Amino acid sequence: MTHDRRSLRLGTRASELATSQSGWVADQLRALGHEVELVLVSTEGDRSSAPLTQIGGTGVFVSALREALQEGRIDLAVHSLKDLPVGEEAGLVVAAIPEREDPRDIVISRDRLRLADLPEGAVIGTGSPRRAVQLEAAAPHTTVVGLRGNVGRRIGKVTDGSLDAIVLAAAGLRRLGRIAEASEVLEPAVMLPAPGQGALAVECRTDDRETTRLLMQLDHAPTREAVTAERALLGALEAGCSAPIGALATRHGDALVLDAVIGTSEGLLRHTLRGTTPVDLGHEMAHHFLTHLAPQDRPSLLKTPTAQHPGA
Ligand SMILES: NCc1[nH]cc(CCC(=O)O)c1CC(=O)O
Repeated sequence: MTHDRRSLRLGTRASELATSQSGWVADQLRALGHEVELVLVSTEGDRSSAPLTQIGGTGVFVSALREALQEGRIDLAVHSLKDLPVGEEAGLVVAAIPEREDPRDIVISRDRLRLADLPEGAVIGTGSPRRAVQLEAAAPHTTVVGLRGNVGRRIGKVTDGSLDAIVLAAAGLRRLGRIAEASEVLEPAVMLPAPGQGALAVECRTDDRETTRLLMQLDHAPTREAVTAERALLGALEAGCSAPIGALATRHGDALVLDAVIGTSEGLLRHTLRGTTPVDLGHEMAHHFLTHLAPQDRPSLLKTPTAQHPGA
């Protein structure tokens, strides 16, 4: 056990969602007896309002925090796991994946209408190709348009009447204390979440053994197992940031069950697999998709140097 009381510098983006996540991790560490100081780090994703698919995917939220870690300006960083590119980052380790929040997506709509009750031609905003393709299948009578910005701004588009509905992660809304504004929870049968949705990743320098050891106390094994399977699928597909892929792993007794969906030019391809080893399960799912995808759908999955991240 650590006996000295270091003050840990926790790097966070300034957004309300980021500070709520970072604040939660800071509280967990304080409960273990450590001093924690929040250090604000600004990222390209926060400064620009261009579509994420144009500025390099959700990884833009991550790179500035990683730089601050590598330069020793902070000791740990908290990321939304779904925004973290698949693959190892030199010199850094995800020392903790705490227990996952609700992984599902929710709808916020005018008059609290459910998706099925929205009128013909209703306009739903989302910047996520994954949400768009699943909405097309679940609510074919609606129209999906692009949308970005922080959670508050997105909700404002419904409140001010410029959109009929939006889709958001339940986890983010809960962390902001605004879950009561949801008009419908989308079950995984209707809308599979992004790989890793609802989970946090707490990262530190590999050579900082003390911080690594102390962060490991926040790790939640069942969450790590599930998100490992989901992200192995993404990694094996070398999914580009515009790849519309949803995945959710859940444990059923001895078996880990992976549900996944991919949007193709002919509609959704959805599959369920059971296994025991998370990485193998993700890879098997990738193999299934690759053997069932039409040739014209495969190029959209190819990784590009700047865009190797899942969309929201
Ligand atoms: N892409 C943005 C993003 N990244 C993480 C969350 C919150 C949910 C989570 O922690 O997985 C959100 C907002 C959203 O998708 O509604």
